Amino acid sequence: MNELVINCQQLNKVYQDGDNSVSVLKGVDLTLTQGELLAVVGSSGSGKSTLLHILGTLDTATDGTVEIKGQQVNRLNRKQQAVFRNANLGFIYQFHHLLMEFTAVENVAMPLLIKGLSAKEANNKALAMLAKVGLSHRSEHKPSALSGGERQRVAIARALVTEPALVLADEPTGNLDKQNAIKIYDLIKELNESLNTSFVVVTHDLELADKLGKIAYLDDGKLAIRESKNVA
Ligand SMILES: Nc1ncnc2c1ncn2[C@@H]1O[C@H](COP(=O)(O)OP(=O)(O)OP(=O)(O)O)[C@@H](O)[C@H]1O
Repeated sequence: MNELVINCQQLNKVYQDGDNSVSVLKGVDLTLTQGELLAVVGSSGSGKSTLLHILGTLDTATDGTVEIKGQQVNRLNRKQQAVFRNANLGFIYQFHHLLMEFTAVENVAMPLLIKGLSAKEANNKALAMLAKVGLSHRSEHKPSALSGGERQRVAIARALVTEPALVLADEPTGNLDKQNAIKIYDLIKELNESLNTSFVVVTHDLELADKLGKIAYLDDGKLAIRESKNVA
């Protein structure tokens, strides 16, 4: 049986805003096995980013269980969570957050250097990852010389170069036109198949969500999950 990469039970999140409390997640259950793809959709303010931040140990649940790769991450302190994140998780955002003064290959090599790999090893792995996202010919370019879609490919390569079990993506194509967005979703699917990386992808776009394996609808703090019809 496939290993569970996410196991959340009865997740609640209440934000305290002065005297007001806002209940965003109300008893969310979510499981994802290694190698599964999940799209999270829901209206603006429904709590998609909140859920992603909790899964990514960037925010804590008010109560409930959050188990990532068998580890109850809400029981870790901040420092342990940072170590856990570096070892197991990758992040992709709407904005690429690349370092503009570094080349594509240097940007992708950065997380490996932080992990303690030698410059040569990091460079070789970064080049191999850039090849996987179809950007070998752009490895020496700085982000300013890349198109929006290419920058997002570099950001994806950077998120995946450390071989995380789970990648969390928050509107990864929010800054791209539809044609480029479709290409990025196709790339996510390809990388999922070749690397067995699990992905949770937050999107507003139902058509793009339908390209992934499972869709989770977030509404009134509850999650409803169904398999996508369009999975090849
Ligand atoms: N730090 C905070 N303090 C108080 N309320 C917050 C905080 N962060 C988020 N919220 C509220 O929680 C709700 C969910 O926010 P969240 O950003 O998770 O929604 P979302 O579905 O990702 O929205 P969008 O699609 O617009 O990005 C919103 O009503 C938001 O105002």
